[in-house]
Amino acid sequence: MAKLNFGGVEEEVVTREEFPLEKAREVLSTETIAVIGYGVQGPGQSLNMRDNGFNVIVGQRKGGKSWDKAVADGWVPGETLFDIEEALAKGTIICYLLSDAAQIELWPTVKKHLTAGKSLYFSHGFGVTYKDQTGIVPPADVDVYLVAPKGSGTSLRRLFVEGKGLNSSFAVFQDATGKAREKCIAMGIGVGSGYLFETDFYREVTSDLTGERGTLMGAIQGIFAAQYEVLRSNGHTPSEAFNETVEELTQSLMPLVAENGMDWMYANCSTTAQRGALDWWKPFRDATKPVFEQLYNSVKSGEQATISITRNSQPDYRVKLEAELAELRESEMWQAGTTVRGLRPERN
Ligand SMILES: NC(=O)C1=CN([C@@H]2O[C@H](COP(=O)(O)OP(=O)(O)OC[C@H]3O[C@@H](n4cnc5c(N)ncnc54)[C@H](O)[C@@H]3O)[C@@H](O)[C@H]2O)C=CC1
Ligand SMILES: CC(=O)[C@](C)(O)C(=O)O
Ligand SMILES: [Mg+2]
Ligand SMILES: [Mg+2]
Repeated sequence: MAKLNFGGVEEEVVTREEFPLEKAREVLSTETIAVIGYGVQGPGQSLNMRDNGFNVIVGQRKGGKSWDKAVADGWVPGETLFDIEEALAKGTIICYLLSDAAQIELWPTVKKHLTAGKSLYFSHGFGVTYKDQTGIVPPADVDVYLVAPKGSGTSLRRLFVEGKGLNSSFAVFQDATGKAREKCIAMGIGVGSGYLFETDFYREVTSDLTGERGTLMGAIQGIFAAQYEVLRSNGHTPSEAFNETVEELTQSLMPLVAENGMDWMYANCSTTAQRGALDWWKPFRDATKPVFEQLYNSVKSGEQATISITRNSQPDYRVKLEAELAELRESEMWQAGTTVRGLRPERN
């Protein structure tokens, strides 16, 4: 592992140079990797592993959208695509990539197929960490580890195809064979990770749940909405409000942040903008920090897991979810966004 300095703190990371694809293939050469679930992570991880030359099969409920997508992606029924129980029986590394709530329901079936020496692989620390709520307690004689790509399965695949990679965290929860760590890292390389940083199941799930509820998804929409509403109520048009809230951020400024950091983005804006942004970021931090504290405590106590599980297991959850997504989509701000995006020169 390479020791690197992250802002003054030394951490160890696994890079592709020190754990090349060849080595990953060697470590997993006798394994049958069964990817269970073909939603968002399932396709990204299984296709990357297939293209990387691993022995991969997919297990998915027959019929339905995900099954058809798997067939369209080149998985062959009866050869590399099976119903879930068949894939569980054939697999020696079981990649449990159903939604976290669905993992609870299928657990008794999965457990039955976890014979000694097999591996149970997750992409989230959820099921194991919140075992009091999920009932997921792996048998003692299997390896249990996770690789959690830090991004959507869609990006994992897109970046892989472009020859890039997302970074992932990895963690070993249980090492029954003495080889769990090596297998875990090999899986991380196989699914297309850029570099791998080590964590444990608890830290993975608590940071992940905080991030997606916070700056990655929840907080950002909240801040967008607040600014948009203030601009609109002060007489600005939808296009002006959208451009100054979202479009400029995603098209111009965030790519600069991604490239070289916040100070560099600031340095490439006007002195007027810099002055204002430097004066205002701390008040925004101070205003939102209590909400982040509240969020973290709610994650830590298990309350967010409870909400996720109970809401996701309601029979009409999909319908309600669609209505909530429609509320976002049909809001004036995101409707204005559809029109603004349509005007991007490259879309014509
Ligand atoms: N969505 C993402 O990009 C990311 C997901 N993860 C983690 O990866 C894991 C998989 O997540 P997603 O790919 O988002 O899952 P998902 O919500 O897309 O569902 C995956 C599959 O589960 C199947 N499924 C749902 N309920 C089922 C049931 N009762 N019985 C059998 N199959 C059922 C669906 O057909 C679907 O193919 C989770 O642990 C998640 O936290 C980690 C990083 C990012
Ligand atoms: C994409 C990702 O890493 C998330 C936001 O944590 C998730 O989809 O659960
Ligand atoms: Mg995440
Ligand atoms: Mg997540």
